[in-house]
This record gives sequence, structure tokens and C-alpha cells, in this order.
Amino acid sequence: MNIVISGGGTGGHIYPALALIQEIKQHEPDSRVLYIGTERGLEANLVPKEGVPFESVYITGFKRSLSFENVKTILRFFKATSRAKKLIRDFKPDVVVGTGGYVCGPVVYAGHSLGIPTLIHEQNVIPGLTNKFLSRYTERVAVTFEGSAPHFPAEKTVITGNPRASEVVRANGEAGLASLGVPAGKKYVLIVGGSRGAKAINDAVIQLVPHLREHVDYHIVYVTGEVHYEQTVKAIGDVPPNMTIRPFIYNMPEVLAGVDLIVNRAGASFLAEITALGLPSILIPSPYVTNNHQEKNGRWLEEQGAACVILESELSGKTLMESIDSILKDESRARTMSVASRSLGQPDAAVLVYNELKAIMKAPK
Ligand SMILES: CC(=O)N[C@H]1[C@@H](OP(=O)(O)OP(=O)(O)OC[C@H]2O[C@@H](n3ccc(=O)[nH]c3=O)[C@H](O)[C@@H]2O)O[C@H](CO)[C@@H](O)[C@@H]1O
Repeated sequence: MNIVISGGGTGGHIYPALALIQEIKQHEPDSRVLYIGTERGLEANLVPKEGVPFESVYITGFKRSLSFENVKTILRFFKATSRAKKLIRDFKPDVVVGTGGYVCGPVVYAGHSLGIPTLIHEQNVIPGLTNKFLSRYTERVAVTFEGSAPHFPAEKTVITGNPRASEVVRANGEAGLASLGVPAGKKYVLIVGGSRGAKAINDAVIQLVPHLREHVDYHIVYVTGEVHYEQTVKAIGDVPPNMTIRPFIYNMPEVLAGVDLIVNRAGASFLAEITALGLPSILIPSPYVTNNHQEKNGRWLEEQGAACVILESELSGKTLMESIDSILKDESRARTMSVASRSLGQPDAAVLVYNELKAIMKAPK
């Protein structure tokens, strides 16, 4: 299978695409892949690192309010579509796939205009603007949650889960912990603020650090986000021995597979990974996202008993520490949360999306 794939902006859109590429390569090692993203998105760094050929188009996102910028965006859309068409014509893929973020707009639309079967993947319950637009043209819409199906045309929508869930269940947790050089035989808590880091979480962690030395029974793996790293490390000063700090973790599936608890935003790809592994979680939804969709994601896990939600307005070093303690010091609670979390996971997601790609390649147009 030869595939052009696009997904961009943040890790939540890029990693499902990379996980799907892995799945395709497992079934068809000779398949060829071209990733199309933007130079400004995280994909320009992450995709070449994975050894996947990468090309870019120039495009910006739509503003939800009336703005002259939107006129410019329409012009950029046409220019980017024409460049994507050239890239696609040269590459000759069997399918074109989009995993969200505005860069998928011109790429998937170009694939459709050239008569190539297309599929889009939606990670969130509430879909993004680009996927809503593209769903008119694509052959398939693969969604993670049943709850997003009503937003798309019923005849082409399938519930598959998020391919990244399949990647994490295959990962080796011991190797993940070893790669960080953390001491053996502890409980491990991963604190991370989505793919770009979150200032509010970093501020709470800075407040929590002076009290961490009293909690020697567990070890904290803390990811600040690339842009916040230097400032946060400076604010923390003397790092306690039971804490390991990184700006970003490239082998996140392995690390996730090794930890006992995660503190995070409530981005959809992370939630797919957490539930596939059956991890208990403390979720601090970002209030800065469209339709407050992260709180909806987080509350859904909380209602099922899998997570504990702390709103940014309630967050402090103290509330965070109390919440971590209340789960790690109560084994039966941690176990109950873990069982609830696992019951929501969809570890076979990648193969389900792969099967849909095979189906649209065969179907007569
Ligand atoms: C602010 C914003 O718009 N956030 C959106 C973005 O979040 P964001 O990009 O933060 O996405 P998620 O939290 O869903 O996923 C992050 C992904 O990056 C990976 N990772 C993260 C940190 C790290 O150090 N290493 C690493 O590999 C995670 O394993 C995961 O696969 O996309 C998600 C999926 O559409 C949405 O639900 C979020 O609301």
C-alpha cells in the first residue's frame, strides 16, 4: 500500500499518523509513505526523526471569528492544494489519509480531487473544523469515540479508536524506565502537559517540588514541554533525587508502559494511550481549546471511574500532591481506576483503521 498521510500542528494529530504508518509497515513492509505537513508544526521535527519522508505545504488555520485573515487563509488553501496535488501526482499513492490539524485540509482535498480514495481520522469527541469540512469529500471517517459519530455522515463513519493505542500496548515499560535512568523498584508518576507542555501544570509542579523530598516512596518523571524547559528547571533549582526532568520524551509509549500513574492535560491521543494501558490518571483539562473539548474528554473518563479531574482554577502544588497521594497510597483505589481505564481502551485501533484503508482501496468509485 502506498500512502500519503497528513496530520499536524500538535502531537495529538501527528502520533496517530505515525502509529498507523507502523501498522501498515507490519502488514506490508514494502509499502511507501509520504508525510505532508507544515514547516511550522511539530511534525517538521517529529516525522523526519522517525525516518518517514516529509514534504511541506504552507497553510494557516481558520479563525472562528470574522477576520480578514480568513480571506488570506482561503488563498493559501488554494495554493497549498495545488502544491499537494503536485506532490501526490508524483508519489502516486493508493490512499490519502488525514489525522487532523488544518494542514490536512489541502492535502486530503487534493487527494480527493485527483480521484484517490481518502480517509480521515478524528481523535476527539467534538471534531475539529478541518475534519468536519473534509468529511463531505472523504470515503471514510474513522472516529475514536462513538460520541463523535453524529457529527459526520453516518454512511461513511466507522468507530476504530486511535491507532496510537495499539502502539503503546506493544511497548516495553522496563526499557522505557531504563532509558530515563530512574532508580529501580519504585512507583512511578509521569507528569506531562500534553505534547507542548502546560504552564499551569508547570507552576503547580514548581510549588510541589519542595515537599517532594518527603515522598521518597515514589519517583516523578516530569516533562515540561520544550519551550518551558529552561525556565522551569531554573525555577525548580535543586532537583530532588526522586524526580527526573525532561523537555520532551520521544519514546513516550515505552515510558507510559512503565509508569503507575499519569498527571496530564486531557488531549485525546494521550487518553487513548492511557486507557489502552489501563493507567489511572489525574487530568487537568486545557481551558484554551475549542468547545472546551478537553474537559469533556476528561469528565468522560472521570464518570467511568478511570480518572480524577482537577480544573485549572482548582490547581495548586497542594491539590496536585494530595491527589497523587490519594491514589498511590490507596492500592485498591488505584486498582479500581486501572480496571475502569482499561475497559475504555481500544488496543486494536490501528488494525481497524488499516482494514478500512484496504476496503476503500478496493471499493469501486
Ligand atoms: C491545546 C490543544 O489544542 N490540544 C489538542 C492537541 O493536544 P496534544 O497535541 O497535546 O495531544 P494529546 O495530549 O492528545 O497527545 C499528545 C501526543 O504526544 C505524545 N507525546 C507527548 C509528550 C511527550 O513528551 N512525548 C510524546 O510523545 C503523546 O504520547 C501523545 O501521543 O491534540 C489533541 C488530539 O487531537 C486534542 O485532544 C487536544 O485538545
